[in-house]
Amino acid sequence: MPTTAASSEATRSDARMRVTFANRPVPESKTPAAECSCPVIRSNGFSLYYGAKIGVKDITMEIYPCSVTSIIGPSGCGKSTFLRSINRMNDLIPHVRAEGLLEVDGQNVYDKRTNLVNLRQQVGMVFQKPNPFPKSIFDNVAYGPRLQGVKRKDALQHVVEQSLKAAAIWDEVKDDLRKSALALSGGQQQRLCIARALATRPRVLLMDEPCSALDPIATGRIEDLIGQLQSTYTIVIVTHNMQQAARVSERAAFFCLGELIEYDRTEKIFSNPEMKQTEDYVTGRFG
Ligand SMILES: Nc1ncnc2c1ncn2[C@@H]1O[C@H](COP(=O)(O)OP(=O)(O)OP(=O)(O)O)[C@@H](O)[C@H]1O
Repeated sequence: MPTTAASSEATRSDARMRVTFANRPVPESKTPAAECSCPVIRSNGFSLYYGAKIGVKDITMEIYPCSVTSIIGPSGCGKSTFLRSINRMNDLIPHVRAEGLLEVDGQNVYDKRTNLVNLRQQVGMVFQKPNPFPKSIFDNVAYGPRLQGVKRKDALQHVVEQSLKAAAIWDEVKDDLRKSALALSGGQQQRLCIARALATRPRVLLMDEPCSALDPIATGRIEDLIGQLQSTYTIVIVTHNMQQAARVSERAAFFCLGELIEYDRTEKIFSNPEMKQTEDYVTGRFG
């Protein structure tokens, strides 16, 4: 049934009621003029196939520095596939094939010469379930810098402290750095995993439903942390939680059936989307 202007407006009002925005000012760098600066991530006609099956199809979008971009959409629409394409985590799956262009800082991620270790240090990732190594807190965070060749004890100590501070967990663990990371709570483990990702000084931080295994208090701490990190890092977050997308991201991309349907300011996506599919999703009519 076609949507009338009145019903469409009513639906939009519903959307406004369902998703409230954090009352935080839009930083200077998020103004449209600033968005003319070079994107950190640029995808142009990018597709990824699992054998004959499409993961994502013909994705064209640009993600700007020092911002949070959320990827939303129904289950199986390709959110994780696109996120994991950015640092080639999908390479671990047999018969994966990429087409089109996907660049990070002007470098073609799928170029044959791409060094995957360097790429993953530049593009860090945090997963749904916290996955610390069965090592001490210190060794978890020092892992990446050691791989990068940092050997001096004072240098390692410095980077571990800075990373734990940046991940807002230093005060809780500073007297216990030799304790096993597995002894931390789930929320602390997730912040430790963020510290581990930050320790290699990445440009981009990918987060795949980073709060889905956490309680509301731990979730709030991760969301606060995302707010603090966005002034330094380019963050892309996959979330099923639309309130969360509204709270943490300036821009939101709505995916459906492997395609990018709409990409805009988060506020616009939730309050006045261009596409009916987006509107149906954000108002809870499907998905
Ligand atoms: N390893 C795989 N092998 C084959 N097909 C896969 C694989 N991983 C994902 N797919 C398919 O690719 C499509 C996109 O999946 P993806 O996991 O990216 O979706 P999603 O939006 O992240 O889903 P969810 O919200 O449920 O996590 C789906 O059709 C899925 O079945």
